[in-house]
Amino acid sequence: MPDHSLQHVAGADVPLLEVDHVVVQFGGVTAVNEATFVAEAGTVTGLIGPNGAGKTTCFNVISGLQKPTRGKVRFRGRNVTGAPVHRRSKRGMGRTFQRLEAFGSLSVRDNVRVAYDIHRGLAGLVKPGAKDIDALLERVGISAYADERADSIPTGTARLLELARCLAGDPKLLLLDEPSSGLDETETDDFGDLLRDLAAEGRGILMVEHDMDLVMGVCDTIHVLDFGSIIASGTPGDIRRDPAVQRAYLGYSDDVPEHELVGARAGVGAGAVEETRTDLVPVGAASDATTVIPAVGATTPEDVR
Ligand SMILES: Nc1ncnc2c1ncn2[C@@H]1O[C@H](COP(=O)(O)OP(=O)(O)OP(=O)(O)O)[C@@H](O)[C@H]1O
Repeated sequence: MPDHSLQHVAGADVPLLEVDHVVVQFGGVTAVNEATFVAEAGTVTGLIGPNGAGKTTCFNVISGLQKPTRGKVRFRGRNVTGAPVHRRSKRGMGRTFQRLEAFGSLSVRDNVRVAYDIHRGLAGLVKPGAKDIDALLERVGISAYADERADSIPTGTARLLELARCLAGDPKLLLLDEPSSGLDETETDDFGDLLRDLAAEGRGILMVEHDMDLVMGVCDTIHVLDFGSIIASGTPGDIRRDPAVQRAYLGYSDDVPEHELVGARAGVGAGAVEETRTDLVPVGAASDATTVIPAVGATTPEDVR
């Protein structure tokens, strides 16, 4: 069994974010079950798992939208489990959502201006200059859309606008919920480079993401949730090789005969699994390179907001 105890980076006193034995129950459903993991400053951390595994619920607990049934969340060494969203935000936590939150009737530039105002300029103390806003648009790669209405831009661009709005708050921790959906391959590559740059500045990034190429390519550490529990934590290489992860994602494991597992979780024939042996493809997630394996009993839950 892998060790899921809280790990500290050498030299750092406390991790940027600690999720400590968090449990979330919705009536009879245990959405998160004793989840314990950390996200460190200066690194990109992935939180992955099949549909309904509890990723969004975890994000909601971390950002303050969902009170946990048990357990603690510590951010920059302080227990924030009971703190409201705005206090976590003031302390340096920023989040983007699966559902886009920009003001549709405003231009892309004005959306970023409003985000700056909310985060920094409400008291009139700090006003962002046009240069700051344009630099941010440039940084996330959406300058060409600066004067477009936010409701007229492509979905992938709108996700990058969400990221720009989040960065306007200069967060120490970025929580990104499926940030690459809607991006094409080149945009996804550029986005991965941007994540690495943001981490190199010392920010921590925790991302829920279904694009396994992106996750495996940019994450320093990956935590895998399945049925609410963390079943593996480690580097991309560790995660790829982990038999429990292979079982959760693919319905097979190298150390267990395929015929015992394939039908149990994935509900597909061994031939289809054979095509995906070397790649992790989340159940229910589309990929043009591999067979999509539907999860037995998978749900498409609404975010808790
Ligand atoms: N408000 C709620 N009431 C009851 N059950 C819920 C609620 N929110 C989530 N759940 C259940 O909790 C479990 C975890 O859901 P969650 O949305 O966190 O998973 P997820 O990993 O984010 O899934 P996806 O990848 O599909 O977004 C699911 O079984 C879901 O049906």
